[in-house]
Order: sequence, then structure tokens, then C-alpha cells
Amino acid sequence: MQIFKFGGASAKDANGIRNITKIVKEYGSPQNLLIVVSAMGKTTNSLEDLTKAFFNRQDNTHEIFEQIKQYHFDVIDELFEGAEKEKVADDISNQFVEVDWIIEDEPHDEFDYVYDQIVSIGELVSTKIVSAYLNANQVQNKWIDARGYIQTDNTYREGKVDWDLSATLIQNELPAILKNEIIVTQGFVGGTSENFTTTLGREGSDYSAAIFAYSLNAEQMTIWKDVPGVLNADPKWFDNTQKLDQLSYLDAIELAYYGATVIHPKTIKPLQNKQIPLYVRSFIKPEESGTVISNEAPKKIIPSFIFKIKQVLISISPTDFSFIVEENLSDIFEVFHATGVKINTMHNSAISFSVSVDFDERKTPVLISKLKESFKVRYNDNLELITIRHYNQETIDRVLVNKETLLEVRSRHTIQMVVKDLSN
Ligand SMILES: Nc1ncnc2c1ncn2[C@@H]1O[C@H](COP(=O)(O)OP(=O)(O)O)[C@@H](O)[C@H]1O
Ligand SMILES: N[C@@H](CC(=O)OP(=O)(O)O)C(=O)O
Repeated sequence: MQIFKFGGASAKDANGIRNITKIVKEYGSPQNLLIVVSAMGKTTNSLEDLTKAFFNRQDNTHEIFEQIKQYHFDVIDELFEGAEKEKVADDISNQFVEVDWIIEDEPHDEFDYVYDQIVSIGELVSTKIVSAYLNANQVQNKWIDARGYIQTDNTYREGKVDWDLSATLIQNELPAILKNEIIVTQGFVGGTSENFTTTLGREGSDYSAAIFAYSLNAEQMTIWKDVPGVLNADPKWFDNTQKLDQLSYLDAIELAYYGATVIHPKTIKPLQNKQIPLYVRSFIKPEESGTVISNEAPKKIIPSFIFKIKQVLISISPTDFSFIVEENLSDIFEVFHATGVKINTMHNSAISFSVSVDFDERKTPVLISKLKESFKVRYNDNLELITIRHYNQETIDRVLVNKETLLEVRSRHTIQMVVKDLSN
């Protein structure tokens, strides 16, 4: 059993979908292959814009949606002909109608719930297109709705997976189908016991693929990316990156956790639990070997760099004479939990607790005002968080050129620095 995952970058246009088909034909097998696909290109961002526009009752709500639809219909136009084209276009129109119904009403429901009902459409339509194109090109496959298999609670935008139920549903139904044909399904989406749609968190399609891999006891999982494999830094920010041919599960979890966006952080643990190797390979050069993530540690350790921008460094101190650890930490964590803000790094002294978090236009102001109800709060925004895994002094010096360090946290293998860019 193999799992392939194709992300938005690989399915961004008609040529991308042709390339996916070529890869499946060359490197996949006609049975025992489950393919997880994300929304096409940057569709999820556009659907987020649509959800916000709908909530803010913006005049351009319908215009944004029309652009999203047109993007998909243009791809269908390029990929299919005649009756087949009409059939696929009809199917996609029917999917989009579900969103039309939502945005024609007034926004009454909770934002996160509505977000999931709208944003999930990206994966539903991309998989219909990919599945139809594969079938039209001699790759027999069945489209399945992941919402019937990946079961979550109702934490919208960050659905918590019910592993036992999901694994049971997957094991009960999918192996029989996979004996005869390939399955094509959605990443990122799940379903609740009441049949509402949830999403698993941004970039969660890798995680979906891992849930299927775990539940089906796959021999291996491959994520096809626009990079040659896992590199020691994001090539969008860093020149002269090096490919890591081999990576231990532990290092991969740490890199993803600290923000290496090449793999969703929740992806690795389920694979590690079942010792399923994860291959990260290039859809541009599929013949190359990529990176393998498994139990085997590489012989040579290469330092890795992770940058996160738009950081807010928040310093929290008691308004009375109490110490931070003994008396205040649980209250502070409670506020972070209640506002759904994740801490990227933290440090405490006797009377202050500092954290760095991603700036979020909705959540950050709420977090700060809630903290201000009980604490003295100071904050600094527009900062960067630099993490170096397997650091040494030379690597630290390299990243700190023209930066002022505001916070530093070190462990044996990892250093994190919150810095201000002085060149702006
Ligand atoms: N350490 C890293 N190694 C490789 N790519 C990285 C790394 N960190 C971040 N990236 C970024 O991850 C991107 C691929 O992931 P992503 O855009 O989520 O793909 P997809 O959406 O197609 O699944 C690359 O284009 C690269 O910019
Ligand atoms: N489409 C979702 C889920 C996802 O994982 O996408 P990608 O595989 O393109 O990162 C997102 O953009 O968040």
C-alpha cells in the first residue's frame, strides 16, 4: 500500500494535473495506491478572502467567488473535451452551488464554522478534476469523500481527529476498493458526527495523507513538492541550501514544529508510530531520489535554519508583587488556550513571561486585550523568529547580520532567536 500526496503547487494548472497523471503512471501502481490532493494553487487563500469578505459584508464577495470558479473552469476547459468536459463542469458547478447558498444568506453562524464549510470546497473540486482527468487517461480510480472517513470533533479550523473511529472506517471500506483501483481523495478536510465539514488546519493535507497511511498500514508515503526534498532552509529565503538526503523522524518533527513549512508538523508522528517511511520528492524532477524520513539517523548532521516573519513578542508581568511562575502561569496559558493562539517560543524570568506568536489580525488584538485585563503587557511587532537546529557559533553569526536580538532560547540541539531587522 502506498500513499501519494500532491499539494496545491503541483495541481496549480492544467499542466500540473497532466504532470500528476504522468507521475502516477510512472511511479504509482494501478492498485493499492491512495492519492491525497490539496486545493489547486492558492485557492485556499482565495477562499479565505471570500469567507472574510462574506463576513464583513463586502461588496466584492461575489466577485471573489466568480474568480475562484473561473480559475477552475479554465483548467477544465484546457483538460477535457466534448461531453466529458460538460460532465466535469456540471459536477464542479454543483459543488460550487453549496457555497453560493451560504453566501447568499446573512452571516449568522460562528466564523470558524462558516470558514470550514466554505474553504473545504477547494479540495472537493480539485479532487473531482484530478480524478476525472486520471480516469480519462487510463488511470482507473475512484473519488471518495474524505469527510466520511476522517472523523473529527467540532473544533472548526483545527479539527481534532478521532483516530479510532477514522481508522475503523478507513479499514472497513477502503482496502476492498484499493484491491481493484486507485483512490483519489481530499487532504485538509474532515467530517463531524453530525456531518458538518471541518478542516485540519492550514497546510493540513500532509497530515490527512499520514492519517490514511497509518490507518491502511501503508508501506510508504510520498509527498510530491516543488523542491528537491527537505532542504536545510526554505529556498524562498535562503541561498545555497543543501538537500537533506536522509532525516530521522525526530529531526523531521522538530523542523516541522519550528516552522519548516515543507511538511505539516502533525504528519510525522503517525508515520513514526507505524515505522512508515516518508519520501519527500520533486514533482518537477520525479526521477530524483528526494529525502527519506525514517528511523535511520543520517551519518552527517547539517545545521538547518527556519525563519518565521510577522512575529509579535509579548512580555507579560504581574500588576502586583507576585512571581510569574508560582502564581500566574496557569492563568496566562488559559488565555492563550481560550483565544486559540499558539506560542512559538517562550521564556520566563522572576517577574515576566515573554512569548513570540504569529501575528493574526483577528486573534492577536483579542489575546492582548484579554491579557491586559489581569497583567501588565508590553509588545513589539514586525519581528522575526530564527530557529537553528544543530547550531554552532558560525551559523548563529551568519543569521544575525544586521539584526538585533530581543530574545534567545537555547537547548542542546536548537537555538531560537526573536530578532528585529535593522536594515529596514
Ligand atoms: N526546509 C525546507 N525544505 C524545502 N522546502 C521548504 C523548507 N522550508 C520551507 N519550504 C517551502 O516549502 C514549499 C513546499 O511546500 P508547500 O508550498 O506547502 O507545498 P504544497 O502546497 O504543494 O504541498 C517549498 O516551495 C519551500 O519554499
Ligand atoms: N489547501 C490547504 C491544505 C494544504 O495542505 O494545502 P497544500 O498541500 O497546498 O499546502 C491549505 O492551503 O492550507
